[in-house]
Amino acid sequence: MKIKNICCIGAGYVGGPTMAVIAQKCPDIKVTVVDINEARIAAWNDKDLSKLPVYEPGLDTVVAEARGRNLFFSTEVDKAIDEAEMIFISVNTPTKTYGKGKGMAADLKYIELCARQIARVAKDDKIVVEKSTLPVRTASAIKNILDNTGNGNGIKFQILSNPEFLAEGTAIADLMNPDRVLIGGDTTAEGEEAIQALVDVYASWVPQAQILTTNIWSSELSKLTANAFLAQRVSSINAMSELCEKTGADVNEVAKAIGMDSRIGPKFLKASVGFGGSCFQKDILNLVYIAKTYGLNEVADYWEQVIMMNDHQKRRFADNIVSTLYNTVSGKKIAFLGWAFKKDTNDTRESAAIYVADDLLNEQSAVHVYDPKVVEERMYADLDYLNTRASEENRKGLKVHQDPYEACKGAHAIAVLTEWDAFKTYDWQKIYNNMQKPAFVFDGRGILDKQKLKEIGFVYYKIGEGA
Ligand SMILES: NC(=O)C1=CN([C@@H]2O[C@H](COP(=O)(O)OP(=O)(O)OC[C@H]3O[C@@H](n4cnc5c(N)ncnc54)[C@H](O)[C@@H]3O)[C@@H](O)[C@H]2O)C=CC1
Ligand SMILES: O=C(O)[C@H]1O[C@H](OP(=O)(O)OP(=O)(O)OC[C@H]2O[C@@H](n3ccc(=O)[nH]c3=O)[C@H](O)[C@@H]2O)[C@H](O)[C@@H](O)[C@@H]1O
Repeated sequence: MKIKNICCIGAGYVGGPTMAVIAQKCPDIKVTVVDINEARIAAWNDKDLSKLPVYEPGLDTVVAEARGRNLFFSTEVDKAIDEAEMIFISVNTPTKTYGKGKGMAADLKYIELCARQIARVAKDDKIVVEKSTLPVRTASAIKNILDNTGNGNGIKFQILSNPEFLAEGTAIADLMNPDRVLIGGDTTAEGEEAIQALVDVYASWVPQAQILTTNIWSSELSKLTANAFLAQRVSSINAMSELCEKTGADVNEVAKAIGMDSRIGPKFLKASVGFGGSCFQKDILNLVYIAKTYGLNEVADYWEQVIMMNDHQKRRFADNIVSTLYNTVSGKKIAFLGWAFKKDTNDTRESAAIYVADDLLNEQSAVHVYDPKVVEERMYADLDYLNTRASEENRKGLKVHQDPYEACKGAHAIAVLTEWDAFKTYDWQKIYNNMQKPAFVFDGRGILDKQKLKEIGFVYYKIGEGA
């Protein structure tokens, strides 16, 4: 079966870039990305490409090429579902904040709403693709809804699992040249036909050897497993960073030494102030919840430690600032360089910066933030979401700057929370001249030139390096 019309429900960080690349690489397929969020769709349609709702290097070029040709962004969800032979579900699957599984399980209400909408609208057979990250065995729930709430006139649905492995900040490069594309489906003849239809879409630019097909449960579980393993590596190196600080070892040297072992490998061994992002924590909590549901308490406890280590890393970074600044930061200005959860993205979900700021505001510090891509309102929304103090208090305690030098002016300390490349090339002498003395830098990403900063006169603390 040759696919001519694709619909994607959810125009977020995954739906937008993923569909833009499919549209660019498959000019014969009409790709319509739909969302109920009108402002988001308007931003995707904005003539000014700097206004796209997702910042990703290279995304603007891809959108410029395909938009209006075979890539469309729309709020007409029913129409797009009706027209498509293949429908991707790429809606959010956050951690539940209420009821059974609160704080652990994935909230599947948006997924279920999509399934019901597809069932209601579909007039012919559809292939439904799970692009969102989902608990293992969700496909059977989706199938159940599709088969039982539809028009009842013999329409057949095939469910595929096609988890997305892109990382933010490198989404376009990851999509253009993926390590693998994973497609899970039923092992029936119809299932295999659906799998082949999706394989053919990706085969337009991904080598066949990198397109992996599996049964549907393996595919669903592989996504949670991949994120758990990646996050575990960060927590492992962060655990060692604390030991390095106590013993005089340097975590970057340790990472290099172990990473040269080909069995361990060099990637994802950068110690940090803690991992953030919308998925690592949510997906591990989901994994923990699933394991508990099956009574696998040791499995659950094992993975939960990854989160506990990460929480500890964020907290100890803030604690270290307070204890180094003579046990009080009350009334002191602390400048944050970075708010995004990693460089090259405007996404702040679960960013370590939010938690460090929250801790410092509890200590009555004045936090002044500069981030090249994150807007002021986002930062306040992130803090308000924690519910630690009133919104007005957050606005009083945290100030946002458009200029990094202004953010650092008069500060007692600077904390580097995101590894934006530009931070490395700042005029650090100028920054030093305008700060309170002693001038402290707490480099939570280990990106600055220690030698140079020390020569200028900074008291420099780097994550994972003993004093
Ligand atoms: N952000 C990332 O880097 C990655 C995310 N994922 C997974 O992909 C999924 C989506 O993540 P993001 O794109 O980051 O989320 P997002 O929150 O940026 O986007 C989701 C979009 O879905 C829309 N939506 C929700 N319900 C809808 C409905 N019934 N009809 C139409 N639109 C609806 C929302 O308005 C929102 O714009 C999640 O399951 C996530 O775990 C997977 C890999 C990478
Ligand atoms: O499911 C998802 O959402 C995605 O989650 C991660 O991607 P992402 O969160 O966008 O970014 P990462 O590069 O994985 O970084 C996650 C966090 O870990 C931190 N990190 C990463 C690597 C490292 O060595 N050290 C470290 O502290 C980053 O700064 C960031 O805060 C995975 O890398 C993707 O494969 C996956 O598709």
